Amino acid sequence: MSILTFRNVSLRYPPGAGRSAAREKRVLEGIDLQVASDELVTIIGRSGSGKTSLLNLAAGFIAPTAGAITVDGAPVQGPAADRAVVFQDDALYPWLDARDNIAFPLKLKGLSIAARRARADALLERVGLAGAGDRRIWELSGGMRQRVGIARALAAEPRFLLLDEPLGALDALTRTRMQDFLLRIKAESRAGALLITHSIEEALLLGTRILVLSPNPGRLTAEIEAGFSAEILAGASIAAVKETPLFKRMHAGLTGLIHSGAEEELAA
Ligand SMILES: Nc1ncnc2c1ncn2[C@@H]1O[C@H](COP(=O)(O)OP(=O)(O)OP(=O)(O)O)[C@@H](O)[C@H]1O
Repeated sequence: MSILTFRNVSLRYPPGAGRSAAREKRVLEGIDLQVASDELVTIIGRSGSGKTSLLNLAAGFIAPTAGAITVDGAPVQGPAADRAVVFQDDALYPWLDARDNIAFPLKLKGLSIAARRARADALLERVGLAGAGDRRIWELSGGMRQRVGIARALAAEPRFLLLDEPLGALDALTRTRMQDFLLRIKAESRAGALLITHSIEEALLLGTRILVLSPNPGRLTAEIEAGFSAEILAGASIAAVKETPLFKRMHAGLTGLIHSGAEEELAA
């Protein structure tokens, strides 16, 4: 069992960086968070609340201004193979075919060409793309590309999957299929997962825990446990789960939590 921990983490962007150039930007404040490898934790928050910044900290792309981020007690000091990131735009290498995209991280691990190809083929099969290994990225649909991205993330057998709106660019039908897929592949991989999303529905469907990030500065203001992902893994359809009174009640409750304070902010 691995644990990713944020302890009292704050993040400020210095003046001159990004959009608000004149003043220092307080983005995240006092974030305490733990993700264990048997969990899929979703973080939901309004636009600009700091979700991507939080994920970038977990990935080690940026460092916190204060506080500590650790994996099994060891400080995160930059990107590493124990934490794989999947972005909304799949960020695949267009000059490589699907198989070589998946095999790419294995090259860094020093595996032979034959071993890399064998592992990539096994992963292609696992994500339902057996036979598509020779296809170029532009020959794949959006959902297929995201599967390749997820397979590539899994290739190095990370301890944590960090998912930044990975399904955000997909049409509704494909998104539902991919939600189901993501749950299953996460359960099989035994990696912990941190998923950020704008979608309240997706946060509830996929998360074993849902954390609400409130903006200015970003703080975790609510935590909810949900069992819908276990129902889906046990065979319930996503459409059926969404129709249950409990799902609807929790959806309404979460909507209230996320939007409380938004009116005051607009008026201010
Ligand atoms: N490199 C940067 N320099 C300065 N400010 C930044 C930088 N990156 C993000 N910000 C600011 O930090 C705040 C949080 O941004 P972030 O992208 O983490 O939020 P988000 O919740 O992921 O937003 P969205 O849902 O719109 O993607 C925003 O006000 C943004 O303008």
